[in-house]
Amino acid sequence: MSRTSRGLVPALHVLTDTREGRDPLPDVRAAVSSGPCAVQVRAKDLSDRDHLALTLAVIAVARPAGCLVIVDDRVDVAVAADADGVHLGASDLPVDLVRTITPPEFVIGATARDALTAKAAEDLGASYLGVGPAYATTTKAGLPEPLGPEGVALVVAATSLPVIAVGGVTAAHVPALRAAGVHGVAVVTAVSEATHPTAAAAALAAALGCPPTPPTPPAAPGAPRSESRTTSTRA
Ligand SMILES: Cc1ncc(COP(=O)(O)OP(=O)(O)O)c(N)n1
Ligand SMILES: Cc1nc(C(=O)O)sc1CCOP(=O)(O)O
Ligand SMILES: [Mg+2]
Repeated sequence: MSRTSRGLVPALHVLTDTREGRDPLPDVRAAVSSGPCAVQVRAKDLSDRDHLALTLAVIAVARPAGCLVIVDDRVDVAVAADADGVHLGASDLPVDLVRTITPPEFVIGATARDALTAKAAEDLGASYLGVGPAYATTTKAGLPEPLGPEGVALVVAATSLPVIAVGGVTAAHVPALRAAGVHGVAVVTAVSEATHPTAAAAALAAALGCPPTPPTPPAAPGAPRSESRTTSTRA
């Protein structure tokens, strides 16, 4: 899949769980089996070379499945790997600067925990907002109190950008978050710590109303094997 245009942001974002001793690629395969989602390469302790290698490996799995690959924090790694986008937090490079050094349709996500930050990120050219923590999470330390669906709704009201709720989200939370106006959700442990990651990703996609993966038609005798799907990103 080629790069998506701004506005075509998938509803399900699955973030890599790169804690010590974990191989994130099985979770990436589980995520992309749920349909055309976004996979975010989130890795805090890798060398630049390993970060690039992981991103390339994720792209090799996700792109043939029609999924976007977004790199957390590191626009240099994202551009070097020809990923689809980057997710920027408060201490990362500013959204408007990153917009000037990335291709026109590059997806730029920005973290926003309140209405003011959301409006500012939109004005600077963000493609979507990651808003959280929606619920309590053990994946990331040092976060403020959970916003809950009510707090997320306040941020939604301040922006016309797609809002992706993050932090402690499971499929069971999706109805309340959707009622709060979110476009989608981002998860780590709802997939990485699930007994059956593929089923967990499918449950998230179903709760979000994402189209299921179309069945692969049987290959004609002698035809080359193709893993690509024709579905586009979720609007
Ligand atoms: C979809 C999404 N939303 C928010 C975040 C948090 O990003 P950031 O503020 O950069 O914090 P770290 O993930 O880097 O710890 C995200 N990654 N994705
Ligand atoms: C990476 C991240 N960012 C958050 C934020 O609120 O900015 S919460 C979070 C962790 C998400 O992991 P889980 O789905 O396991 O709770
Ligand atoms: Mg970040």
